[in-house]
Amino acid sequence: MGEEAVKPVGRGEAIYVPTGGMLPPGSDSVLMIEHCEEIGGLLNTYKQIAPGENVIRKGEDIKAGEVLLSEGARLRPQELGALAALGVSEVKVYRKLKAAYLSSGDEIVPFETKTLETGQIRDINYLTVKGLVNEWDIELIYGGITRDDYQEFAQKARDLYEQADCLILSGGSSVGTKDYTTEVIQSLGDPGVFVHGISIKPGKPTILAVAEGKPVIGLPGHPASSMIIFKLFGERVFRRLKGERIEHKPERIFARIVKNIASSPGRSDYIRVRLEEKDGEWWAEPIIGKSGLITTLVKSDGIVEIVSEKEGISQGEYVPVILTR
Ligand SMILES: Nc1nc2c(c(=O)[nH]1)N[C@H]1C(S)=C(S)[C@@H](COP(=O)(O)OP(=O)(O)OC[C@H]3O[C@@H](n4cnc5c(N)ncnc54)[C@H](O)[C@@H]3O)O[C@H]1N2
Ligand code: MOO
Repeated sequence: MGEEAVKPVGRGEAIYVPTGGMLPPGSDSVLMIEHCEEIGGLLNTYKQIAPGENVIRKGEDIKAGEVLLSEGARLRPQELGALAALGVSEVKVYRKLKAAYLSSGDEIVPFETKTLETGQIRDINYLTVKGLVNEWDIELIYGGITRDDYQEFAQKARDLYEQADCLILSGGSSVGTKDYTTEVIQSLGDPGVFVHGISIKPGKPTILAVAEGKPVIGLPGHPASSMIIFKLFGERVFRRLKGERIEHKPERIFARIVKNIASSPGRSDYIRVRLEEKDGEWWAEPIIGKSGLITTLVKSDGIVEIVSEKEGISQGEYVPVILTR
């Protein structure tokens, strides 16, 4: 083991090799030891083997000159393993990204607040955003909470925007008199907001923008919408910023829907579901609840997309489930 095998093997002969050992000259395949027996000094087997069986050839894993990874590839554990195999111990990578996050709303208070005054809401969206960016290996700068005051909002947003590669704002995305998010984003730079409102449920008032080359995402305030939108759009934005060039395939499985779900054509619906295995198949049970209810996501394992062309899904239909667990 660990050195070249030199003793040759002749016709009708065999020689012991350990797993991973080099083949001796003259041999072309390996018979497993458990299929060999010795009878009167001869090797006996009932197993047929073909040339090349149980052998890894030189260049079989990667050939000289073959391109294995191109620019923009993500270094998953398997890519790191392949680099190790090739003796590449240093590669040029993009630096770790920094995102900045700001919550808005007069009623929002730090999540650590023990006792709430009437009308106050703990900052849920910060924790869900933080949890997701942690999963994506991105640093998060927390900008706290801004009151619904244009000057304060714009100032805090600018300070954060300058420190990060991407700015995430929560709340103030709809059309109330105190919803300043679009105006604040426009103040950050050109080209500014290019999407305000998507035909999607939940998450209709989502804002997508770019200010002087930096993406800005305006999440709807309702916590379940905010998390679903950030999972759907944020992940793609960050993968792009990380330099990934390969289209991301979200983790999903196919499951059968437990009951009929109606949906309006012209709008994509994202239905929170709980998964259950029955007779070897996955079944998806819808978790019904308003987009302000964070526990609907706690109870679910994934999200089913009903594309805008469909008028709903029927009981028993196979649907793709984007996993959130
Ligand atoms: N006139 C209209 N009103 C609303 C519309 C609309 O199209 N026209 N869309 C509704 C939809 S859908 C959503 S979603 C919300 C989005 O609201 P905003 O993004 O403007 O957010 P807020 O009004 O600030 O808050 C909504 C709701 O969520 C709570 N919230 C906000 N931030 C947080 C946070 N960080 N943690 C926990 N909870 C949060 C907030 O207290 C409100 O209850 O607009 C609808 N209205
Ligand atoms: O679309 Mo809103 O996000 O339903 O609550």
